[in-house]
Order: sequence, then structure tokens, then C-alpha cells
Amino acid sequence: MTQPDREQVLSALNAIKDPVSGAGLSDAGLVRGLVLSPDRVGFMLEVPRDQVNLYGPVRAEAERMLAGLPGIKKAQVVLTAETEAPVQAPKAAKLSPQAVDQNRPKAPVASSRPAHVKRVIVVGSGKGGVGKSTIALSLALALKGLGFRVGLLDADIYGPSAPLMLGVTTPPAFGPEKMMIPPQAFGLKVNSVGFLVDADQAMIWRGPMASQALNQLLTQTLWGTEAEPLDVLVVDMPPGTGDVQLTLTQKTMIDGAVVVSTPQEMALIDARRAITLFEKTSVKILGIVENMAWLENPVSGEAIYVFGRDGAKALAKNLNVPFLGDVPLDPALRKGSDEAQPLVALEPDGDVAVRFKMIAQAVMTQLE
Ligand SMILES: Nc1ncnc2c1ncn2[C@@H]1O[C@H](COP(=O)(O)OP(=O)(O)OP(=O)(O)O)[C@@H](O)[C@H]1O
Repeated sequence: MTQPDREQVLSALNAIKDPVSGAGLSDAGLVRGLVLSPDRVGFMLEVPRDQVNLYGPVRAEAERMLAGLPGIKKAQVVLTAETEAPVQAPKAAKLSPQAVDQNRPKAPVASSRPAHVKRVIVVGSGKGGVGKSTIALSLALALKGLGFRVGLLDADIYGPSAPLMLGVTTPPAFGPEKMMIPPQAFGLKVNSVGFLVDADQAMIWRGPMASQALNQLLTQTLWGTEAEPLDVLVVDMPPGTGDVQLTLTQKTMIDGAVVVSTPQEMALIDARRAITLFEKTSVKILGIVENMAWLENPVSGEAIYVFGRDGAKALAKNLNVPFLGDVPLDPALRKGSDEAQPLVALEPDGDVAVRFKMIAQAVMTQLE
């Protein structure tokens, strides 16, 4: 079934009135960053913080109306001023002396939690190279764009990439009580296993050493303070489902996991494995993101399904976990990462950034 084009969506949105000006939503200039992808449509409704209550029903009505349009299966409207995170008492950080011992089986009871961090979410993938780090960074930036205080922990011992993607070359300084003071880039507090050791060295770490290093990065970084706690810490996990990943999920209080996959069969098999790992360690699955979902033909604008179509979406349905959104294969996204100019920060109203804001919003909804 053919889906409506931008003009048709904008005109349909005018049927819903802005409660303040009385004009249609599009005419009132409230529709920002409209994105259309196969079966899906979404946009951002940006309103002043003190008028958010007024626009909750408008958002719901817009979603309902868009979802009813021909060829649209899912509609998502993000109300960007509505995302203040509830305050949660921070727990004290402590390093468990048993943190390095992986030799005997343990009950999956999480113990460590970074101090002054309200929520920890991990971004994982069963398979390497599916864009997990790109999604973790972009999600962190999108959460920042929604008004949260955000940190990014690059825990990918096999290929730490956050320093390169963000252009951060200075490792964290050490503050009181040997706490690491994370460098900041694009409004994010960042720490990476890449700051601590040479990448080649990290790769040959034995499981317990890697686990201990990750635990230190988590709990001995000054992510927040009592006065200014971090709202969300995004952890870019190492790919796969080995001992290091298992220990990280067992030892750390994690509020939820985002699983990244391409639509390709091989990636999906591994994504399923990652989901099983999280389920076994009682980590809530926030949902699946489909990366490299399609490539837009620059001449015709037609979608080319390089890695197959809707595989991750189908997996989410199959496993009964939320589907958080899809991201196209976009050369600008790759270029931005390579040049330390992340696309989501550089073009916050662009199509890719808006997609990530919607994913970020869906993540926060799952966390509530
Ligand atoms: N949607 C996308 N569009 C274009 N390029 C992308 C996209 N997602 C990721 N890439 C590029 O693909 C490559 C691999 O991505 P990334 O490093 O994020 O994957 P990863 O799953 O974290 O890999 P690893 O397992 O090696 O850590 C990078 O060059 C990245 O810029």
C-alpha cells in the first residue's frame, strides 16, 4: 500500500488544532523534523515546558490520526519538553572485592551502581559491526537533546571508539578519592576503556581483568554529583555474549538494555542471543533498534534494502519485545563518526537526529 508523502501528512496534521493559537498543527509551526520511512511516520512537537500538559492530548490525537493513514503501521510523536526524569536517590558506589572472580557460577544479583546516576542503560548487540557504538553515541546525544544530563561509557574492550567518534583525546583526570573526572564532548560526559589502555592490550585481557576494568570505569568515574546527578548513563557494551558481558550485567544494576541489529539473518540470530543473555540476568529489554535498515537511492529516493527488510522488526514482534525504531544506512552518519562530528549533534533537526530523538523518547517511555 502506498503511504502518504510529506505534504499529505502535513496537511492531515492541520486537521488537529493547536490549543494555544487555534491554527492547524502544521500551520502553527509545531510540526518539526517530520520523518517518513516504510510503514512509519513521526515528528517532534516542540512546546514550551510550561505548556506541556496542554499538549499531551494533542500528541496522542496526532499519533492516533497518523496511525490511521493508509500505508502507515506505526506513528510516533515526540513531545520534546515533557522529559524531565523523576528524581531517584543515588546509591553509594562501592567496588566489590569479588568483582574479578568469574570462575564459579553466581546468582545474578547486581550490586554495583555508579553514584549519582539515576539510570544505567546498556546498548548491546550479539554481533560486531552492526553499528552498536554509532547507535549508543547517537542515542546518548538524542537523550541530551531531550534535555537530560547524559553520560556515555564506552565499554567496548574489543574496539573502543567513543574517543575517536567524539574527538576526545585527553583521558580523564583524577579527582578526590581517585575518582576519574570524565572529559566532556558535545554535552556528554564520556569515559572509555580506550582511555585506560591501549586497544590492542585490552583485546587480550582475560575476562576477569576486563570485567574489573569495566567495573572501575562504571563506579569510579564522577558521572554526577548530589546537586547535579546524571539522568542517564548509556553504556556501549562489547559485542557478543561472553563472560565479560555476562559479568557486567550481573554485577551492575542496569535499568534496561537496547539491542541493536541489522535486518540480516546472521545479525538477528546473534541479537536473539543477546536478548537471551539480558533476560537470563534479569535485565529489562527496552527494545530493539534496526540499524542500516535501508539505503536511500540518491537519484530516485527509493529505499534499497541492502541487508534485507524488516528483520529486526519481525524479531521484536516474535520475541514480544518493543521495537524502538529504525535507522537508515546513511553515509553522513558514517562520515560524522569518522570525523568526530556526530551527525545527531551537528544536525539536530535532520532526519537521522529526529529518528534518534524518537528512539530516545521510546527508551525513556520503557524506563518509566
Ligand atoms: N546507520 C549507519 N549508516 C552509515 N554508517 C553506519 C551506520 N551505522 C554504523 N555505521 C558505520 O559502520 C561502522 C561500524 O559501526 P560501529 O563501530 O558503530 O559498529 P559496532 O557494532 O559498534 O562495531 P564493533 O562491534 O566493531 O564495536 C562504522 O564505520 C560506522 O560509522
